[in-house]
Amino acid sequence: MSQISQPNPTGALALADGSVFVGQGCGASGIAIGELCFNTAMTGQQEILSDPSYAGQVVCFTFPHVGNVGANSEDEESASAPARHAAVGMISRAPLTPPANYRATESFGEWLRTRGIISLTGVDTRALTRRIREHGMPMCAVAHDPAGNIDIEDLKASARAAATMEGRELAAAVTREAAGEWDESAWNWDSGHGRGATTGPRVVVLDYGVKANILRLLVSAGARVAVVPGNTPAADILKLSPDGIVVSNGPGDPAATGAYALPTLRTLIDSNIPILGICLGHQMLALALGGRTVKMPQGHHGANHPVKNHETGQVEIVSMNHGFAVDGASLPEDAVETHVSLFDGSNCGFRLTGKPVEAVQHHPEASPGPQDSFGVFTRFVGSLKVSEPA
Ligand SMILES: NC(=O)CC[C@H](N)C(=O)O
Repeated sequence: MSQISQPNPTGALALADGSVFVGQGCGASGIAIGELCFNTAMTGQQEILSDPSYAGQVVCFTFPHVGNVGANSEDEESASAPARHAAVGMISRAPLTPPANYRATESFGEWLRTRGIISLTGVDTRALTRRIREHGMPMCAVAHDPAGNIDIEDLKASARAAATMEGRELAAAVTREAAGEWDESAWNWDSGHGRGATTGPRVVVLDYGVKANILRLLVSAGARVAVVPGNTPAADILKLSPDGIVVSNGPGDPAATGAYALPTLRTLIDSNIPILGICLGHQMLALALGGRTVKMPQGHHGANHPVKNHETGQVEIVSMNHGFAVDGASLPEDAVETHVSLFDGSNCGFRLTGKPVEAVQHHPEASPGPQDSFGVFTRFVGSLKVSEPA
């Protein structure tokens, strides 16, 4: 494995197969263990690493320069307060660039440190990415010690012993503790985030690690948004008189999360209230309908993935972050495949013909990424009928 020579290695990455990459540690110090994936986005590193769907994962950025945007509180994607755990580690090619953006309130390195993200720069990220493409996403251990005391054999053993992502339920660690209202709307250039209207359809979001921009775009589309913990019983959700329900993104294996969520989702599907699933939510709705999810070899993580929207005939360039996929062939007969990945043909969306259920695998809220799929929110909220207040 090629490596960039380091004058003073203060960080290292070991993969489960025993490969080791050394470099300069930054961000938090300590050891993080997780599944290693690569992300091809060129911007939005703060949004990516604060997305709770990345819980239990270490992200290798293929874009070599990281840090010039710095960090700020408006770009956080964890929607819980205090922020819930997201990515545990970060790998990049070049040393972190100092912030050079008017929105930065702190350096990216300082943000990584306060968020507890163990980070490593100076790594040959091309070699690492090629390795993931050829052999899949390995379990890994990444260490940062400012004094350079890193036990490589110990790191290798930790990576080898790490439990793989299959069968892991991680949403419980990132969902919010209590239900609450959300009224922050999408960011705009002139005034930053706004506040939502107090009328409009009531949308209840099941939080399995929801990204803030999903909530913001629902508000911007005119919804009154309530967010509930992922394990809220269906009866309590229905008591909120939702006009629409959103099943959020989230980390881990959808089959493991579904073990407690599927009965709730089935009751909600039977209620005939319109439902929108996003990413983990898409996968869990497929499971609730009798479908199957599979582990992908390298997953999709980036901000420039082409997806064909069969409903409009158009190609949307979207943000992606998933390591599991819905087996399109396993969807029930009354499901129409609405979206497909143009990279590998995997299922990226479906809707039912007999019930108001629709779901997408990609991240229509972007953050980071293009806005091609924002219409998912305006269409969904626009289709909801406002019920009388309970
Ligand atoms: N972004 C997400 O919701 C990810 C879903 C799931 N954890 C996966 O990796 O496939």
